Amino acid sequence: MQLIRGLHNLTRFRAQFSEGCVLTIGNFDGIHLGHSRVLQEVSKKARQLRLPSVVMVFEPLPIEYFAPDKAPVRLMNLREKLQAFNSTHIDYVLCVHFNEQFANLTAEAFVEQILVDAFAVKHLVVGDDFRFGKERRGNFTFLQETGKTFGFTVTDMPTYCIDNERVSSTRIRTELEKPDLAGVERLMGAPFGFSGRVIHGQKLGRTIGFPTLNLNPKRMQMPVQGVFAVEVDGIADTSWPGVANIGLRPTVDGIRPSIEVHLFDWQQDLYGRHIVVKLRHFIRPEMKFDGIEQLRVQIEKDAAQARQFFEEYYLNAQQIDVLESNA
Ligand SMILES: Cc1cc2nc3c(=O)[nH]c(=O)nc-3n(C[C@H](O)[C@H](O)[C@H](O)COP(=O)(O)O)c2cc1C
Ligand SMILES: Nc1ncnc2c1ncn2[C@@H]1O[C@H](COP(=O)(O)OP(=O)(O)OP(=O)(O)O)[C@@H](O)[C@H]1O
Repeated sequence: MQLIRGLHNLTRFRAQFSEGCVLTIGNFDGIHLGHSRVLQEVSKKARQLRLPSVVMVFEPLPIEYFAPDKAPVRLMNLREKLQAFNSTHIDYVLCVHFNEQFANLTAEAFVEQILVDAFAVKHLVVGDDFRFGKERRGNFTFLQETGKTFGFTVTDMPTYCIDNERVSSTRIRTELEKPDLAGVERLMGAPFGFSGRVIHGQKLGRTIGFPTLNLNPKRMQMPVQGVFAVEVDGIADTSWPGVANIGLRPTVDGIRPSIEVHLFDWQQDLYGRHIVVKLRHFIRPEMKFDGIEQLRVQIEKDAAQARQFFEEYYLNAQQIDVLESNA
């Protein structure tokens, strides 16, 4: 998967995509099973037509540009999205800087200048609720009609539902607020998590017997808060268990969002490493304590609870492995 940023030089794409491409467009925040269906369809069509597959996403998201105060909390920053796209068969992710000029493109101009002139789109895949262009005038019917003029076809993906309800980023946010991690995993097909670089924290944790790694959250708001049993990828051959606090740390700081993980039985320095923190089990909401000692006592309990969770979790996983290998 290759990242292309911006639309500064449209003629550049004309050469790169001279044969055409198969494309989809959307926010793709918190990539879920509805998105996976769309992405699979894009890859399938691209294989059939022997063309590259492209996903167009926006930074900032259109809602963040138009109404930052009303914009919902982000599930994934761009880096996390790219990581998710990396495990699909998509060839290119085109990240468009959503600015005034882009917001003012009419649906007609968007199709003609971007989709046709720059990318020579031969096939588009969009969800049945997809809207685009100035005042959101463009939709599936519009695309189908203009496609006849410009020589591209369009798939209108039927809504993918679980329990008779549309799978959507909005629904994931609601499940995360509870938080219902099993519910989120059912919508996403994978555990919810964060990825990023390990940065230096206040180094207070080690003084209370719980050294923590701090992940750069790269966001102003968190879609989920609390203490969790977590697994960390990117530091050993297998996922490593630990206990994490996600929130504002009202006891010691209380300003910026933070993601902190205490890894069990781990000594090494991890500064600068790129890791993934997967949320496995919710333990409790974040709280403000009257001092570090009270916090330390509570963290001891949290760690014991997380260890207990993982004992059962790994035992179950082992039993499933044995059952599967005997089947
Ligand atoms: C399992 C765990 C639970 C935590 N719970 C809370 C909490 O409820 N409230 C809070 O203010 N901070 C909480 N913290 C954050 C601590 O304040 C923080 O780890 C400590 O200050 C060390 O910070 P440092 O890594 O920047 O040195 C928690 C940390 C861990 C590892
Ligand atoms: N459940 C679904 N079934 C089919 N297509 C979907 C589904 N969810 C999203 N899509 C399509 O995937 C593309 C990207 O979706 P996008 O992220 O913009 O919407 P969303 O997940 O519904 O988010 P939100 O909840 O913010 O509206 C769009 O074409 C959209 O129509």
